Amino acid sequence: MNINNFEFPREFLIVGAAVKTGIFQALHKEALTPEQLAQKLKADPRAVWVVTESLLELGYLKQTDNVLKISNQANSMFYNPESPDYNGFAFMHTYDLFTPWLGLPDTIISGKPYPKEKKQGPPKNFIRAMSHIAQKSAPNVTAYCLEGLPRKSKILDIGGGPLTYAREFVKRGASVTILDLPAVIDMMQPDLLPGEPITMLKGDFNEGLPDGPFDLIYLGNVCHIYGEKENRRLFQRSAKALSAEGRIAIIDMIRGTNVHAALFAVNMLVNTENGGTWTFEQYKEWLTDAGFKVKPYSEISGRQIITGDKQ
Ligand SMILES: C[S@@+](CC[C@H](N)C(=O)[O-])C[C@H]1O[C@@H](n2cnc3c(N)ncnc32)[C@H](O)[C@@H]1O
Repeated sequence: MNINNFEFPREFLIVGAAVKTGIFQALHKEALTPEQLAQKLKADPRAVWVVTESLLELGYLKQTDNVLKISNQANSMFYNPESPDYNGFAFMHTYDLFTPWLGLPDTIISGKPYPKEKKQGPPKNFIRAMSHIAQKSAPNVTAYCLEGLPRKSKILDIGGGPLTYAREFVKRGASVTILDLPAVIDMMQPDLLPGEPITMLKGDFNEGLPDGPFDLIYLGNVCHIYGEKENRRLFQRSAKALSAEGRIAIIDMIRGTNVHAALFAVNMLVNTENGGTWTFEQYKEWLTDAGFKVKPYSEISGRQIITGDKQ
């Protein structure tokens, strides 16, 4: 993106505010005049008029005789899971992250993340966004991780609450135990279908892991949430919970290999105590110290994967 394009952040913030205040939801259900819309939302008529005028210009709404409707573009983005433009909750998750990012100047001075209690947005947006984002890469990533392991592998998916990877492992004959934080398990457990070979456990991996032995421990985008101490401990506990021929697989952005990994570390800086992105050499050292034989990392469907075998 051209950093001199000042329209872009304005569009992003206008669309986010329209989702948040229910403008799209109301106009998705029925066509309304700006005045009716303001009434329905119990919002200020002038503000609604100004914002809907800009949404019209941007193509998110359409208007016939003073009556507003959601456009095909906005419908595809927010309400049509079959559309390639559908973004699930990823857009709103990024919108929710704006507040901590605006605290970056304070974080640079203090070294502290944005205060948790001031954060915006329900974890629902985050978890649904993760679930949606993973859909494209999950088939190839899970096939890669399972290469050479027994067909009926037992897998521990740490931080796997969004369920996408677990379901792909199951399609390949595995049974999966998911360990995730209690709020996430409470939210996602009702999504489990009867008979799916997936067990969901509430817990904190910093406190311990379920008893194995597992054939594969899968760490999908969790290592960036914590620092060296926690990751080393997690790899050591993983080594203990794996069978003698077991494997660990880490999906994460590898620092030093692309610009996204460097920018994502800033996201972790404003959102976590000691999270960040780590180099391949750091992962290799931490994994080797925990007893794994580490392979060169691979890029599968846009994801970077590091694997280590116990033998
Ligand atoms: C960035 S999401 C990744 C989700 C999924 N594995 C993926 O790759 O799409 C991180 C997940 O780890 C979980 N998580 C974070 N800290 C955790 C902890 N200490 N113990 C267990 N789960 C944790 C979060 O609740 C969330 O589901």
